[in-house]
Amino acid sequence: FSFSRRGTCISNEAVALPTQDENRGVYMFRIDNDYVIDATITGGPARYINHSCAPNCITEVVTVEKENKIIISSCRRIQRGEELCYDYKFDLEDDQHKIPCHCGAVNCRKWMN
Ligand SMILES: C[S@@+](CC[C@H](N)C(=O)[O-])C[C@H]1O[C@@H](n2cnc3c(N)ncnc32)[C@H](O)[C@@H]1O
Repeated sequence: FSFSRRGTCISNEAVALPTQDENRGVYMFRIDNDYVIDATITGGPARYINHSCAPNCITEVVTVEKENKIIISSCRRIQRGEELCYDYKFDLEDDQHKIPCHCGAVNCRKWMN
């Protein structure tokens, strides 16, 4: 069992999809430079977890018997009915490629990237 911190969600920009006016859902998660898990067609309910600038969950990638797995765990107490969210940690982009963030957190960075 090996464990290391890696993994981020993949932004629309990273897959050359929409602009900020056309923010279509992307269901990909980058494990590392060479490996992406694509949940566009199928996957568990976790693929619907949204980004937040004040997340209540964190993601980690672990390798179990040579297979990469994404682990999502809470990083603070979560109230009943509260939406689960984590920080997608998108790479920063210049102004014309920004994706607006709608997480609604008090400390929202206003952009997802
Ligand atoms: C993994 S999907 C999350 C589920 C998606 N919201 C849905 O309804 O199917 C990721 C996509 O959701 C949208 N999204 C997630 N968090 C967001 C946020 N805080 N602000 C704006 N769009 C967000 C973006 O389009 C992103 O590419």
